[in-house]
Amino acid sequence: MTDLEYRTIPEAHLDRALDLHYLVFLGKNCEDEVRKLHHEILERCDRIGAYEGDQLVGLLAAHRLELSVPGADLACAGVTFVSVAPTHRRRGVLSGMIAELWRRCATAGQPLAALWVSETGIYGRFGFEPATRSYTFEIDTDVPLKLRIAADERPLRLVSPAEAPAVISARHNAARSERAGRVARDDFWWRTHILPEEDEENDDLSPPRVVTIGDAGEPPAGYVVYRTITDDEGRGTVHLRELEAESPAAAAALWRYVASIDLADKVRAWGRPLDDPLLRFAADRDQVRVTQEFPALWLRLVDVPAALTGRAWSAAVDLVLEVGDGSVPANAGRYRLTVGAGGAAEVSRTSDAPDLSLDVRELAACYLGDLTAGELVRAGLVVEHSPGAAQTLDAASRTTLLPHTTDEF
Ligand SMILES: CC(=O)SCCNC(=O)CCNC(=O)[C@H](O)C(C)(C)COP(=O)(O)OP(=O)(O)OC[C@H]1O[C@@H](n2cnc3c(N)ncnc32)[C@H](O)[C@@H]1OP(=O)(O)O
Repeated sequence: MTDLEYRTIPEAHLDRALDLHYLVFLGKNCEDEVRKLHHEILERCDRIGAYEGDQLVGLLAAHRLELSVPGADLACAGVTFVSVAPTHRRRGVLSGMIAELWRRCATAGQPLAALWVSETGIYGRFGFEPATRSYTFEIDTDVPLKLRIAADERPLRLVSPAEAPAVISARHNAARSERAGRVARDDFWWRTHILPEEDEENDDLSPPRVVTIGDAGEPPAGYVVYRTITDDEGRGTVHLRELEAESPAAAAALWRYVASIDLADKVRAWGRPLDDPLLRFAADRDQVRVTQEFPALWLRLVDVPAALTGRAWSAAVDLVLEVGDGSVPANAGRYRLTVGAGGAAEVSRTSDAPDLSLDVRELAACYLGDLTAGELVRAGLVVEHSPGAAQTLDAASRTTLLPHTTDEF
């Protein structure tokens, strides 16, 4: 293999980049709306290409995201479209593109990077670790959904996908501020990632349907986004994509709505938070079944001090963290993390003895409030030198609601 060069893929090479992507993901060479959509998405991304001479042999794109972290939003590179030509595998092309990504994150002031994996074995070596998890629920709806609380009885309204972002984005933003792990959406993101006419993974699904609850003229108290499908025997399923509500009663009304759609006898709700209130207020847990738990967003602290100071903390801390980082050596070392009564952190390099030693991966797993350091001490992945140090860090990291991500990219 001749020398590789890592450089920005110009717009003139976007079709080559997509051809490489479709080749790598074993799909057909999309020539339709999907290709147009991918083209538009890549236009807006940072694009790293691995070039062998003039030949494009690797692609890594990164959305410029704002990710909610406890108490704040931080700039985050949303890594996607990672593709290496089958003829050039296992020769360090991905490693080279990731090294280039770290340089670009530093220049762009992005302390975080995040992605959704295709295979779980690839990204740990680069410092990524799951930082949010999700459930899939299946609800049998051949009988009415039984609930233990009263539902909000205000009107439901069907909203067209075109007008939906203007109507529901305020509710989405409110939900973002309550949960870490969520991506800020502009109109482009709503259109390309949440409400495209065709579902990218299953073109037999209906277009997206959006229903809100609330009085006319008032901002909605909640919304649901879903698609439907009917199988060969005429049995319908509702595929719920997103449900957000300001109160348990509004959530109950929306769950009751999707569970009562005629000609469907099942709701499949993908990507629900692990602390979804439905699991508490459903009267019959055999009717609402958790069928899957999966890691959702994989996070990477590209700049450890900026990430630690960039989130709010919920208790006082004075700890020395010894952080290992094989992929961004500049991150490695000892940091004193000090949080006062106001919840703001100060972070400084120190040579003092560590209270906790951990890899940057484990820091990512705890950073948004998903796993606890205590759990990772018990798993042998975090070393506690000072008794009680993990508990102190966990008390400060805790968030009221679990982190959660619905934006797959
Ligand atoms: C965020 C996203 O876009 S997820 C989509 C990821 N893309 C895909 O799955 C598409 C199909 N696969 C590919 O294009 C490529 O095989 C990639 C991108 C997964 C890997 O690219 P490569 O250039 O072969 O990786 P590279 O040679 O840099 O390997 C780096 C290390 O990762 C390891 N590795 C690479 N791929 C895998 C894998 N699928 N599973 C486990 N380990 C892997 C390599 O063995 C190597 O390990 P080492 O450092 O211990 O030697």
